[in-house]
Amino acid sequence: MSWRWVLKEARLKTTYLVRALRLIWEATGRWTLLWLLLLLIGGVLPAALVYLTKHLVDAVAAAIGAGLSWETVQPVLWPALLMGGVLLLSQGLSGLTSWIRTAQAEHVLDHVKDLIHTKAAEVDLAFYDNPDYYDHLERANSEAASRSLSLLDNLGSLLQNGVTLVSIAAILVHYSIWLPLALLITTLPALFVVVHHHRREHAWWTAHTVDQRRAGYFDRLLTMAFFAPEVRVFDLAGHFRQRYQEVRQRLREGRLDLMRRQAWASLGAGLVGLLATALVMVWMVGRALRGLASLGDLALFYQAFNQGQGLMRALLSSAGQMYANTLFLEHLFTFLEIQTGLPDPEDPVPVPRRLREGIRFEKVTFRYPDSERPVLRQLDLFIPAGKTVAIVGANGAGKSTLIKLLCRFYDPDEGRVTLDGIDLRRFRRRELLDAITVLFQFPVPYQDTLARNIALGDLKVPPTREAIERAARSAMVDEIARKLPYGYDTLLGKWFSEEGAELSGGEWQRVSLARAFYRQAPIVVLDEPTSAMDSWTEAEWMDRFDELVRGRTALIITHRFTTAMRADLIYVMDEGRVIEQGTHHQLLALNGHYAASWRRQMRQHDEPEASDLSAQVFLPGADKNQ
Ligand SMILES: Nc1ncnc2c1ncn2[C@@H]1O[C@H](COP(=O)(O)OP(=O)(O)OP(=O)(O)O)[C@@H](O)[C@H]1O
Repeated sequence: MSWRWVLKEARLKTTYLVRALRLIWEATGRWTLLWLLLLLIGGVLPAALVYLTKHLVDAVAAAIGAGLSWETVQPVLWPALLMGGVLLLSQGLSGLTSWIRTAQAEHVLDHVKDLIHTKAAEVDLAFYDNPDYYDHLERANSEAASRSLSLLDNLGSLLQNGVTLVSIAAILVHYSIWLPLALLITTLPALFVVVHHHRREHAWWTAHTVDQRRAGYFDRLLTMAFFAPEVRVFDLAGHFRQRYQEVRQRLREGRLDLMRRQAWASLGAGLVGLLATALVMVWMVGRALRGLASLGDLALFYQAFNQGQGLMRALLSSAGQMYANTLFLEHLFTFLEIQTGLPDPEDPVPVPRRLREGIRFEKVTFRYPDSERPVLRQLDLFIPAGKTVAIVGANGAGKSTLIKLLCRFYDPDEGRVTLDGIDLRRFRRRELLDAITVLFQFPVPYQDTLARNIALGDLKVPPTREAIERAARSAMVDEIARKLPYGYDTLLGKWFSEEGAELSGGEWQRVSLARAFYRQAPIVVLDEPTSAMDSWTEAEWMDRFDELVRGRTALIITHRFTTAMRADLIYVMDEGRVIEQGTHHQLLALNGHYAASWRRQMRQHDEPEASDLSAQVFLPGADKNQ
């Protein structure tokens, strides 16, 4: 630990300290001013008590044996009354302070959470592919708010104890100039213990974030509804409970080991302090015996030195904890500093509100972050404006990845994606996303009313019942609404109310589809829109589909022939490339993968009508070895 390192650390930690204080100020400006005022008042009260004790003891000593009269009682009465007043004030202050502290805690927590939520919602999707991101998030999320507050506490006690200590030192200097110095020296071992412990604790905590997240994961597996059926069917509870306990045991033992070491070190530091108090007390009693100090002096001295030592320890421990808290807050600031790798251009071009030419993938090669294997390889694909294009292909062919590039969640490694010939990188990301509506492969079921589940598709327009119902009809959700007890106002999901209605997988999919159609965007992207629909619903919905996307450009990813065959153009993908393209009839005539897969399903079902095959999965990749 060189001096240069210490100075660098001190500078860095001071920067974080200032940032943390600014954060607290932003969250609780007025409360913090009030809190500071109370701290200062609270700071001088102990010294006032010590001082009044001396007067009271001396007055009582002088009054002993002098009889009971106003003249003899008066000198005792004043310090006694003042002491009562000071004690009352301390009581009042402590109640007021804890009220203000609660207000601060609530505001800081909400403010820090808001910062974390804002950042988490804006980081690139690529961050979610990286476990480091989750570590940062976990560290910021689990500790930031409490650490900010405890930093404030540390600062408060530093300030308050500092004020008290200065006033007590002023009393001690009166007896000897060396006494305040003795206070300082005897508490230095405690400072060492505190700083050392916090450094170890922080290093341990950082090294075990993954274990903490793992424990949280097993906890969720055991307690959340989503996992509950599978956990029961496969009888996984015992297994996950054991794994949870194993992780917790590692964490518990590590923490207890830390605390055991700290307890021993604190004991050593405490012994040094006690020894020092004993020595100075011997010195003071010697003075009293030589007639150089009164009984009141002895009482004052004992209180002052004892309190001074306690204060000094508290002061140093606050400084040590401040250090520890800034170590932890570093994670919050590191998280908040995460920068997007997909910045908006400096001179953005407006996104066309109506496509004239279309969407083009030009020689696109793409690998996911930290992956060597290209998911898309020199892919060329054109989606003409106003047309419906279907993409079919084996699992893992790269179909959903196309959507992620179109939404610019990632940029291609090579090649480009264009709208009407303009590279997506030239648009503002928000504006680009506003022009697209997507039904994802695994859409989110929101625990809210049916109406709001749909209206969440576009929060920029004030929701009207008419628009919601129109979108609902487009996804055949009107039928679902009719069956629900409160129609569109029925709460979906049971997280927050027993009255919440549970929908089937296919019904949830339709609700998500309605949400996608609620947004009036020129580009419609649907990833497996009918995968959970029964064949009757699918057939009926497909009949409405052409009307729904009229004037818009639609991209549908599907495993179903019945959906694909209605598209204006079908692309067949395999291993990140387009291997065939054309209309349904052209592809059948081509007699390639598409046709082979189609024929195979025809044979299996011995059914001439494609519409009866809607539940079948289309897997051209599986035909390769035939
Ligand atoms: N976040 C990711 N990080 C790394 N690899 C990924 C990621 N997401 C997908 N992949 C990989 O990219 C490949 C293509 O995935 P993609 O989801 O695009 O396939 P798909 O054609 O939509 O498949 P499916 O029909 O099963 O939905 C897969 O092999 C998958 O393992």
